[in-house]
Amino acid sequence: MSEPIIRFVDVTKAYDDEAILERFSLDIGRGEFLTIIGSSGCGKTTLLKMINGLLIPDTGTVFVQGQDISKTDLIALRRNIGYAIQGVGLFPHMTVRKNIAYVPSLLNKQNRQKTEAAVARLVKIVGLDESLLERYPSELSGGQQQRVGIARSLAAAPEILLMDEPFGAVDEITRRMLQDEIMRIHRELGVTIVFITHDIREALKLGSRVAVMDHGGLVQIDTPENIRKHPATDFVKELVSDR
Ligand SMILES: Nc1ncnc2c1ncn2[C@@H]1O[C@H](COP(=O)(O)OP(=O)(O)OP(=O)(O)O)[C@@H](O)[C@H]1O
Repeated sequence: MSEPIIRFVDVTKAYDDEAILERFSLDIGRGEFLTIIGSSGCGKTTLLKMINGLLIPDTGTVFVQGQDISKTDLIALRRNIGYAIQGVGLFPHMTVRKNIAYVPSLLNKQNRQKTEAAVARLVKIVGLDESLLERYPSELSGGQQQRVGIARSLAAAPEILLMDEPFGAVDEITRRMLQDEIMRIHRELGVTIVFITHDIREALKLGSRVAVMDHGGLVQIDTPENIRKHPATDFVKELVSDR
């Protein structure tokens, strides 16, 4: 694995005395595409939110780019981490253009041209038709909204992209197109992606490594090929059967 860009070291997290993650350790390499799959409620979203400081571990340490994030300015940290979630969370009262331009316009306050160039680039990257730019989110299909959400999460040119079931709510054909798009984005931009999914086919297709979680933590983490060929437990075996 390349040098780790994200490290969990001995992290424990509980809600109301119920431990979700116990002494959890994981290294994610720079430029890796890590997919995470596991039973419902096992702590995938909790894990993701500890990377951008939306949640804080009870004990243990999360490092991002070598820095202990409990000692880092979280605003600066989040500027470098894109976050895309199911349901997208677009601003409903802003056009697509404004939604995508939101972050670049904060970064380039004095330079509108730079923002316009950033929007044009992002629209191209996610494969959105430019004719949609003046529409409002409610006037788009689910797949188009998803693309806008991805464009927005890439807008600050982050080195890390966190994706929490981003393609959960779209039909199978659109989902496949979005999967191809995110693989291309990963290849072309070299961004590190941590991607939660409920779909084992998606996890195996996208991930350079796949992490399988169950209640209590990690069950197996390996390349898709090794997960398929050498499932570590019955849980993993069941998950990959017929795939
Ligand atoms: N703020 C909270 N307070 C109390 N319990 C919580 C809180 N947030 C999450 N939980 C519980 O912690 C567990 C892990 O939640 P989390 O959202 O990380 O799971 P997940 O693996 O992402 O689940 P899913 O696959 O269903 O989205 C769940 O049992 C959930 O009910």
